[in-house]
Amino acid sequence: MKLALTIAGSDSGGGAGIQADLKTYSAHGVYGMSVITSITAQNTTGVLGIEDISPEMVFLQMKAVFEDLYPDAVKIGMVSSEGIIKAVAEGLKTYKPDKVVLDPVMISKSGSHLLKPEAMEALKRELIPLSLVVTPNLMEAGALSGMEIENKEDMKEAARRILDLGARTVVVKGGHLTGDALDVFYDGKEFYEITSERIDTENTHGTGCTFSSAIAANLALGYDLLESIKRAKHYITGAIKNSLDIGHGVGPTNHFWNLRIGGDARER
Ligand SMILES: Nc1ncnc2c1ncn2[C@@H]1O[C@H](COP(=O)(O)OP(=O)(O)O)[C@@H](O)[C@H]1O
Ligand SMILES: Cc1ncc(COP(=O)(O)OP(=O)(O)O)c(N)n1
Repeated sequence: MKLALTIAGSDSGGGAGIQADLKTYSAHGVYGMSVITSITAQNTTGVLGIEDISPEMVFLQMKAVFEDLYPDAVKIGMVSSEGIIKAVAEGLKTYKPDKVVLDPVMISKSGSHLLKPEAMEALKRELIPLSLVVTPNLMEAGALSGMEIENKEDMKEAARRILDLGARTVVVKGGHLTGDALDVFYDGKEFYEITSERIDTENTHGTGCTFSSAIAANLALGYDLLESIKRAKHYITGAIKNSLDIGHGVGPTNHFWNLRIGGDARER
């Protein structure tokens, strides 16, 4: 059995954060574990409140996981404060996982700050250099690189600048552009354009979380990074195509779409 860890915030509505990550891990047949950094009271319409876990407790969760159930891959999502970021960095330096996917979560689709603006520099300084791959969306890539991104060439320039921050590799996600859903992967040598059709749906809550945890799941399964990104793209495309029209706002991705057991159950 392969093991994967998510270090992220809890979304009570189950669409993003820890809940999306653990569903993604299960859908890949990977044993999922969690280090919870914050609790959000959240649903498909937005974020009602946020309460951070203490940095000491974040580190203790990492200790509990790494000293007993060492993960094959790690995904990092919402880390809202400098204290939490430093605790996660300390955990990574102590336990040295080599497959770390960093989704630099900043603002939810509903507009809530999941990263305190004053913690941005700590995120760049402490976590980017410890990650195998960073997966910003357009807004996050713009904030990290200090430029506006409007097209594919801008995505590539932002990717170059994010590598200059110390990232080993980066995927700039084009989910918020128009046209095909194009993501750009840059490994410092070559650019790879990873594309799918754009799916016409309002229900895209948790897309970034699902994509980054699918990369981590595939890394845990032993695929190389490029193959893991391609497989994650396939997974997120199916999860959006079959996304769920539940709740009163932006519905979540669907993690049952390619599960044999889920398919069988629906057919019975
Ligand atoms: N409407 C869509 N159709 C197809 N793929 C999409 C769509 N929206 C987002 N994606 C894909 O989902 C993944 C997550 O991207 P994005 O939604 O930009 O992340 P975030 O949730 O961090 O803003 C990327 O692979 C992106 O290309
Ligand atoms: C607890 C928590 N973590 C991360 C996010 C952001 O997730 P994302 O996949 O980018 O989805 P949207 O918020 O953009 O729908 C979150 N909302 N909550």
